[in-house]
Amino acid sequence: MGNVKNGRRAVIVAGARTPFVKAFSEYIELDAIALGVLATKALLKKVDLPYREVEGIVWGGVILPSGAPNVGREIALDLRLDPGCEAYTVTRACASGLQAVTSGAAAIERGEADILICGGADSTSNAEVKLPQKLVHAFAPLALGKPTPADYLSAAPKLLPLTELIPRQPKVAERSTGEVMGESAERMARRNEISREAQDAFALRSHQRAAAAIASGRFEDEVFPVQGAGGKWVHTDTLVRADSTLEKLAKLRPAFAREGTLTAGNSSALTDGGAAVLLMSEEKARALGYKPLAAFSSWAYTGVDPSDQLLMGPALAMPKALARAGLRLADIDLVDMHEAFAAQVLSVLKMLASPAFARSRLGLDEAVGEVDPERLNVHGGSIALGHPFGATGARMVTTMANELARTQKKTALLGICAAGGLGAAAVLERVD
Ligand SMILES: CC(=O)SCCNC(=O)CCNC(=O)[C@H](O)C(C)(C)COP(=O)(O)OP(=O)(O)OC[C@H]1O[C@@H](n2cnc3c(N)ncnc32)[C@H](O)[C@@H]1OP(=O)(O)O
Repeated sequence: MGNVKNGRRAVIVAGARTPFVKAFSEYIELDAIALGVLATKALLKKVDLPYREVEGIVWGGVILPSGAPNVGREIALDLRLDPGCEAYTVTRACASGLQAVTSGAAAIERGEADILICGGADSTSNAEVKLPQKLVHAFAPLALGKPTPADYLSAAPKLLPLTELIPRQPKVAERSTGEVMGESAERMARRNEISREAQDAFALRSHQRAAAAIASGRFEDEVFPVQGAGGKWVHTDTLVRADSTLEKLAKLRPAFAREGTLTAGNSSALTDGGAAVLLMSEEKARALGYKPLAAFSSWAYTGVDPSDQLLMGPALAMPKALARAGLRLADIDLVDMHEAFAAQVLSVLKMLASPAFARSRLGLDEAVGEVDPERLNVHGGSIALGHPFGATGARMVTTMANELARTQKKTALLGICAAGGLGAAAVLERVD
């Protein structure tokens, strides 16, 4: 059963995260490290694991702080875990959180560790504003050497015209094409004929399901309060709109193209938050008296041409993960797909159901299959909950592992699109 290597299986013991909030709001004073600390602390408290037991941290992030890019190690140090707790930080754009968890699982299967914390965090609110290279080139030699006043005078002319020295506004844009993610998703909507109405209906459903999950107390086991700006406690995800309606969504203006169909309502918002997952070798978990929730049957990563359909990666990665697990889509009980944009999820679903796509892109004789809407994103997704880039994968693993345990279902398939044209997927199976 599952990924058993060297007689070892990595199991998901528990997950915990901060509530997710809109960027530049409650968490303005909490950077990615602080958010990671809060998620990890909540996790260790929830499972009552002594800090000295944690052997390592594998962390994911996208907007890494330049002064301390190994966020995982900073979390270990800030929390005063054992100094021997090793840590590294990975980045795979929006799939960084899943990358961290699957890297941790692989390390446990290889026998490198028995207890790891894996997850991710991002703070768009604390993204660093980049100085123009012209300014850096003019001043760096002065700052690094022993400059005389004459050196400063000779640097001054290099700084003209002054208009070129204005710091660049950070953009969620694809480096190789220059296209903003929303523009790429807008092109996908046109090419795959995804209507505005279909996008809004999908977004509404995401909010309704997330709101229902919160109202039912379903997230109380995985979302833990955080003290934000001004000492105000945040208890739950603040982007979820229980009162959203199709009429309200239909009135929103296009966000990325004048005649476009993507809006603030059917796109994920820029978000701050952190999420952590506790992985153990199955033997260790049972020896310590923990009841594992789930394990990975497989995972897969792939890429597509960013100038073609940037966010189509999951349409290739999900079938790859299914094949590696020896399963078909029809065998899967729950599907959880990261919702960067409704247009992107609906495009991926359309390709999974397309025999032509299966033949031309997957080398399969028949379509992967239709995803049953009742099995898809059962507690909402990134449109409603928000998308702190590095945290999303760990959020999805936690929610699906808990859902498998709660419902006694067997399998869950995860899919994440990511910048660079990357696609990520994993199959989880319940562990009894
Ligand atoms: C691989 C990947 O994940 S790629 C994805 C990476 N992420 C991104 O690219 C981020 C994409 N999102 C964005 O850039 C931004 O969220 C945008 C541009 C879409 C919108 O940003 P903003 O304009 O700041 O959104 P804001 O939250 O203010 O919403 C705009 C309006 O829509 C309204 N609105 C938003 N959602 C809803 C909703 N569900 N129902 C009703 N109204 C809504 C807001 O109330 C607001 O109304 P107001 O202007 O009257 O106050």
